[in-house]
Amino acid sequence: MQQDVITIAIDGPAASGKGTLARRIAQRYGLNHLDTGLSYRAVAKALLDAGQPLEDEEAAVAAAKAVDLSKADPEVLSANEIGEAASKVAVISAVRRVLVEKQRAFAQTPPGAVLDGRDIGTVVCPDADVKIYLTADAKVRAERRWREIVAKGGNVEFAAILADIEQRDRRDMNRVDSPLKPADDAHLLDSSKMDIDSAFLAACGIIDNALASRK
Ligand SMILES: Nc1ncnc2c1ncn2[C@@H]1O[C@H](COP(=O)(O)OP(=O)(O)O)[C@@H](O)[C@H]1O
Ligand SMILES: Nc1ccn([C@@H]2O[C@H](COP(=O)(O)OP(=O)(O)O)[C@@H](O)[C@H]2O)c(=O)n1
Repeated sequence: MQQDVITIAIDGPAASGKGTLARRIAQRYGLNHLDTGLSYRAVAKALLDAGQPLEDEEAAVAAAKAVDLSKADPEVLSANEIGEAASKVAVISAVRRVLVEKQRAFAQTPPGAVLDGRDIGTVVCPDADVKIYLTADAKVRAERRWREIVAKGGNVEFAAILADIEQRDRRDMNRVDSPLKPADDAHLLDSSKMDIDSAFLAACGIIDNALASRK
């Protein structure tokens, strides 16, 4: 990694709090932030809007090439069905190649970035200065996501959210290309029993230590 650019990788399963943590870390350390899940969501939404099957590689690659990272709108892309569809287009290697290239270019822009996703520490930025694998018990994650949806006026069963999250985790962990797993040098952080502030403090401890020993 370039010495003048700092890269912090945050990976983990669905609704583990990656985005929340990454945004706060970016603010604290004066870095850019990229939610890489949004790029897979944008590809999935383009196919859904066009009525194309999620397995259509040619259409998915064209949609990936058209993704503008700076224009992916979290409000539009946050729907649960889009997350589910995103994990289906995310198994297509040709789509991943296009998006990973854009994500790497973003990471290399000074002063550096916090990227959150599934393969940041393993594939996108294997030389990241700090890697955190953020996880939490599936029921805890489902409850957080369920509360988020209900708070926005959504009406959905907790059991359906838990089933979606478990199915998506299985798909993400078992795909051939860039499966979700902790990088060998990732710091594991389990936030099952931590509120947002405690998880943030724990992450800052990990980052401060790692940056202090950075040559
Ligand atoms: N440590 C935590 N304790 C309680 N709620 C959390 C915690 N971290 C995140 N959340 C909440 O959980 C939900 C999912 O977090 P988010 O950052 O969107 O996760 P991800 O990016 O991994 O999908 C959000 O509503 C967020 O406010
Ligand atoms: N770096 C990434 C980010 C997301 N994804 C895929 O995109 C889907 C949506 O990611 P997301 O981060 O927006 O999902 P949440 O954890 O926010 O629910 C994931 O389930 C993965 O299949 C990926 O394959 N690689």
